[in-house]
Amino acid sequence: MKRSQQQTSSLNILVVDDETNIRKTLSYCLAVEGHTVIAVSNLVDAIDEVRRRSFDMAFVDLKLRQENGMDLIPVLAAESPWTKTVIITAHGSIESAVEAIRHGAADYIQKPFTPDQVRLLTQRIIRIRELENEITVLKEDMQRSNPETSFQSKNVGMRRVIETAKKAAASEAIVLLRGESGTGKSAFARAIHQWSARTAKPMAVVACPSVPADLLESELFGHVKGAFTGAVRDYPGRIAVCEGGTLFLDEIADMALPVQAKLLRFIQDREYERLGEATPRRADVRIIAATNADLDKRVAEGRFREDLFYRLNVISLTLPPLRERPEDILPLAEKFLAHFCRANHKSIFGFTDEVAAALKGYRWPGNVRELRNTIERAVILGSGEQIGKVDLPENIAPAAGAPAIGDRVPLSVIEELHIRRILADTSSLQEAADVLGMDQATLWRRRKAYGI
Ligand SMILES: Nc1ncnc2c1ncn2[C@@H]1O[C@H](COP(=O)(O)OP(=O)(O)OP(=O)(O)O)[C@@H](O)[C@H]1O
Repeated sequence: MKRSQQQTSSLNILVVDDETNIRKTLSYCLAVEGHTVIAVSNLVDAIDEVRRRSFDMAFVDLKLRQENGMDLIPVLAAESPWTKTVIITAHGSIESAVEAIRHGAADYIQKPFTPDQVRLLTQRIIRIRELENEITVLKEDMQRSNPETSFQSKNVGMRRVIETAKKAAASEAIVLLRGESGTGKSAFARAIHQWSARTAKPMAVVACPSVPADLLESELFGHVKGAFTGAVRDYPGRIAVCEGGTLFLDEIADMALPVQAKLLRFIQDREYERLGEATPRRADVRIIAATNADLDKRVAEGRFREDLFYRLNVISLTLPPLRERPEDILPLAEKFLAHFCRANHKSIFGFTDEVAAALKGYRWPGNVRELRNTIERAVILGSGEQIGKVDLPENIAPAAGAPAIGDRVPLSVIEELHIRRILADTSSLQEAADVLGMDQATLWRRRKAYGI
């Protein structure tokens, strides 16, 4: 997907100055530019605000009557490391401004200042935040090394999902993405964020099964030092980190009930507390959730809160499995082929007829993920001008010589093959997990490891 043009965003700004005039002028200049401003006159109020809200930027006067504005810098660094601090200094006290920058301040501004100087400074900070966000997205893209998501489909059902996702992106509504594993729920969540007005702000991803149940609460809502064994320093949590942006909760059905209760409260009131702290905090975060489990069944079984389910189920999009949109298999395979040829400096021009038929005829239990990984593997192994049958895994295009029990191969080869076959032969992940004698979380980890 093409990254949308980053738009100038509005910032949440804290102003700390003991002079009423400066507070008023600065607040006015910033508000005119569309920023949200909270202005306070002393450190106690400043620390209180910092603990309750998330700020992108803070203007801090160094001389606050008896107090030293410099003392706020370590508090900001601990509470919200992403906040950019700008020091306000009196004329002729550059040394202290330099000292503040050495302690972590982003910049300084000298009194008296003009609205233009304030505007330039905030624009510079906006640009830094945008670049930081872009770096995060690029880092993730590099780690995943994923081809661009394709939002073209020949399938009517899929086209409807794409159109609804685009409409939903423009709203603030919670979106629930449903569908089998590998159908593209995470890819859609990212796209919805990028199509939305929140695109310039961060998107945080929390895959519920990947975080141990007892740590999920602190991962989302943060904790203070000493809240539990191992909490050696304050942690702001993912909700605070994506202030103004989007929180993507992957595999939400696996969320433990106590965390569900806390999430429900956050959705209803926009309020939460860090673990080990009573101060309520507010955050402006849009939620997208995804699940491949049957949430209605989980609700009926008492494993998922009904009230949370209704809150999440505002706009529900069900991504069809790949086998139900066979017309998309070859176009997607060709896209992946082009991508992985570029990434691996190979020149392979398409698939043999036999391979095209095998790709179309296969059930794809791992959906688009499995197709992507199959093509990546084929490109790496392939040496001809076209992808041939020998380049496909044995379960997709059976060939002589597939590993069998007792062969001198690592156990993981047999395990992968067995899991692939069972997935292809069962109609749900729960059924596959039951047959394999493992729980769903273990199967989830194995599938991620083998790229199924
Ligand atoms: N429409 C698409 N175009 C290109 N690639 C896609 C598309 N849909 C999914 N993919 C790719 O398939 C893989 C799996 O997609 P994704 O992780 O979004 O699936 P998922 O439904 O979230 O899976 P899970 O439930 O296991 O988390 C990713 O590598 C993704 O880039």
